[in-house]
Amino acid sequence: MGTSGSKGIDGAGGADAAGGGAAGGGGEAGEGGHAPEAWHGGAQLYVSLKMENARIIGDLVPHVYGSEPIIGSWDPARALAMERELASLWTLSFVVPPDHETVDFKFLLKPKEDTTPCIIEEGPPRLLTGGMLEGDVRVALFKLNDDEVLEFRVFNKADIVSPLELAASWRVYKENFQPSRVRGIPDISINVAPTHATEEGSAATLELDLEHYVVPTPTAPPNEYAANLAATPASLIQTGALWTNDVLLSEGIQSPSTVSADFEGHSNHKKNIEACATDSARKIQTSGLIESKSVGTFTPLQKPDGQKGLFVDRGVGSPKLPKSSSACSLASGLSFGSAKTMPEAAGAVAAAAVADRLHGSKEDRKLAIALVGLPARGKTFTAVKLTRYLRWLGHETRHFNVGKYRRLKHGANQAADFFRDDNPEGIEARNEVAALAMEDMIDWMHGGGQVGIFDATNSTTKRRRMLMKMAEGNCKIIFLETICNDPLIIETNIRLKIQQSPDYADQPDYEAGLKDFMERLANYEKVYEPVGEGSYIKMIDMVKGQGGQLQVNNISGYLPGRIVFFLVNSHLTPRPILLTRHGESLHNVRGRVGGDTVLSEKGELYAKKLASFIEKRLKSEKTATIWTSTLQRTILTASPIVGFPKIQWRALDEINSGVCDGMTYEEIKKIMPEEFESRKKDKLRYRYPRGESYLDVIQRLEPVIIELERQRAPVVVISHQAVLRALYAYFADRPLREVPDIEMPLHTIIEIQMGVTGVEEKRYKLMG
Ligand SMILES: Nc1ncnc2c1ncn2[C@@H]1O[C@H](COP(=O)(O)OP(=O)(O)O)[C@@H](O)[C@H]1O
Ligand SMILES: O=P(O)(O)OC[C@H]1O[C@@](CO)(OP(=O)(O)O)[C@@H](O)[C@@H]1O
Repeated sequence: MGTSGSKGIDGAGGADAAGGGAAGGGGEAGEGGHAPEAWHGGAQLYVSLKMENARIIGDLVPHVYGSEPIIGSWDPARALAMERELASLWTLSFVVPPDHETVDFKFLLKPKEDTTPCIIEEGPPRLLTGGMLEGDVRVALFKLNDDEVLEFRVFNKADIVSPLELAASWRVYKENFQPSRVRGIPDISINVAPTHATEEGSAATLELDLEHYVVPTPTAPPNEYAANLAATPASLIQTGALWTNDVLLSEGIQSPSTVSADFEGHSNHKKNIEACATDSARKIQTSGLIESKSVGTFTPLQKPDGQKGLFVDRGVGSPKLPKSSSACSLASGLSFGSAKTMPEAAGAVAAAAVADRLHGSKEDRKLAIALVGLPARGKTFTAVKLTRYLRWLGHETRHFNVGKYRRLKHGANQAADFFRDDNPEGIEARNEVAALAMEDMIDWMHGGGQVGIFDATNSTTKRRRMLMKMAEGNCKIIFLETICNDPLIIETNIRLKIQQSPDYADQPDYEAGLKDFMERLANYEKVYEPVGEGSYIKMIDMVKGQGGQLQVNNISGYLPGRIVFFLVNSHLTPRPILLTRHGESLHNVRGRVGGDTVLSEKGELYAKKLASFIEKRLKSEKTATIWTSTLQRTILTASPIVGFPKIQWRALDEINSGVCDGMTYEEIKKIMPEEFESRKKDKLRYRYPRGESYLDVIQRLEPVIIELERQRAPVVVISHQAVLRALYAYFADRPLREVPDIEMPLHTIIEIQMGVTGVEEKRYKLMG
């Protein structure tokens, strides 16, 4: 919306320029204008009219005609055509000279370049006297034929403005809607000399110490041992087969209510959570409670009934899809619609889910990724990362860590002997917890889960055979083996393990911990059999992001394909990713969404400060790239940055607000209350008419995430509120439902540090 779409006459800008826009004025004549006496002081009447009707009316265009020469002196052939501002909104503004105190007018419909057909609105003319609208007619009715009447909503606004004000508003209009300043900039550019000189001592200079600008992170990514964040061992908690409740606390177990919520709908576990939750001091018996689930005698899982767990959503909001009969039968056959089972997915993810549902075998619809590898080879790290990525894309994914089960059932400080290949009790105990975790995972899949990441060493053929047997008829299983031959990396990994793993939390002596871990490793190495069976992906020496190998065998399907692609591009090279919104734009100042306006003065100051920040922060970096959207507010924000290549990405453009582009939230609420409410109800899935939803944005950002994973040098992403919320949610592992409400302030830089321990975050606020 805005002046660009309005018709300015006699040098007047559009509705905005004259003070607020008709829709914002809510149809009140004279609102915000001067007292009627001003009418006699050479002032002019600025009239702004809007009409709204969502129905398509062929080539009929709303016109205005009336008593003034400027609006055709009651000659329909000379009526003024309204401009289409949005799909359903028409607008016109004009100025009535000072000597005309009364204006009569009517709306009419006719083709723009023709006089017939010409349908004049029903009822008497509308009357504007001394800047006031008489009556309160907010609809215009057009009789198309005997039984068809077309109704438009009407918004009128009349302001008495002095010639000076008109001139000023025209200036504002020109300033705000100047043509793009950046269109000449190629998609990839680099400027070596500053485009805006930053004089020493000016407001744009920054403190030497960037720490000065650090602000707290509202919701930092959890800084916890990664395995602790894996799924709660439901079967152990439900049977009370825990080593001790102290362990339960230290492992970050969810509260009983969360556990029961997680497992709602599961068929074969008796909910017996209270037993373990109420008796916190009791040391719980460790054996004899779950024999029925030990290896070889586990009960086959019940087959799920019904068609649970379809991962499809077509978004809410307009345009509404016509309900064809085939669409209806598809929908009912695929169980769309239940808020509980409705997952958070769109686009490619939804298309793949539908295709799998229609063409794939039942088993193929659920996927288990079973990690394989020696200890300290990055299995848990990879499991966490993959879980985060798949969840962000909208797949119901959960990480099951067998170590967590082992610690809960047998205690955290088992010595290396427990892992010996000639210790039958140890082998039995380890197989048992693996089977329990696998069973919980399959159980969870039956409750709607889609991808289970099964994280254990799974380093023998026998163990893997057990898993394959359990997966039969329940899910497809792919082994993901992490192999590392670099002694330096292994050494670092082992050090991290001893420092972070709960297995060594009670071992204050690092050397003693190291000795024990090396023994454990040797025990595993003795029996380790690399994967050669079934479907598998092998990551061999991939951590550096160059060299290495990724081998795949018997892999097909949408999701396995995405997983392979993601893994090929992942690595551990530490580097920062800096995320920031553009400097304040003119639309930000006025609270208007979307658009492609330039920066405000404040925004320009931020651009200079950002350039100075980047110069300091990335001083020691040999290479770095600056990514912007293709909208001028991000390109202008990047323009003072020198020395780094700048790349424009269409995928980084702000959420497309469709027919609401350029409106304020107030205007949307007033003109399209249903749309406003739909968005409020489900901001994640709501799709602006002719625009996008947050889910759509996430889908188009996938290549950006993959590229951010693949890059080995720092990247500065200058983008927009909605886009950055979606990108940030990936790094901070925030659930999709929270994405639309993530705080993303202007003039603040979010630094994401990628590295060997995962993701860390720091924020700098350069100005208010
Ligand atoms: N593909 C990989 N190969 C080797 N090391 C890796 C790999 N991926 C991640 N790492 C590193 O290994 C460290 C320890 O990994 P972790 O996942 O705890 O090992 P595991 O689960 O295999 O015992 C991580 O902190 C990470 O820095
Ligand atoms: O999803 P909501 O909360 O509306 O936020 C997205 C909006 O943020 C805005 C500002 O209101 O981003 P931007 O600053 O990039 O212009 C709008 O353009 C965009 O529609």
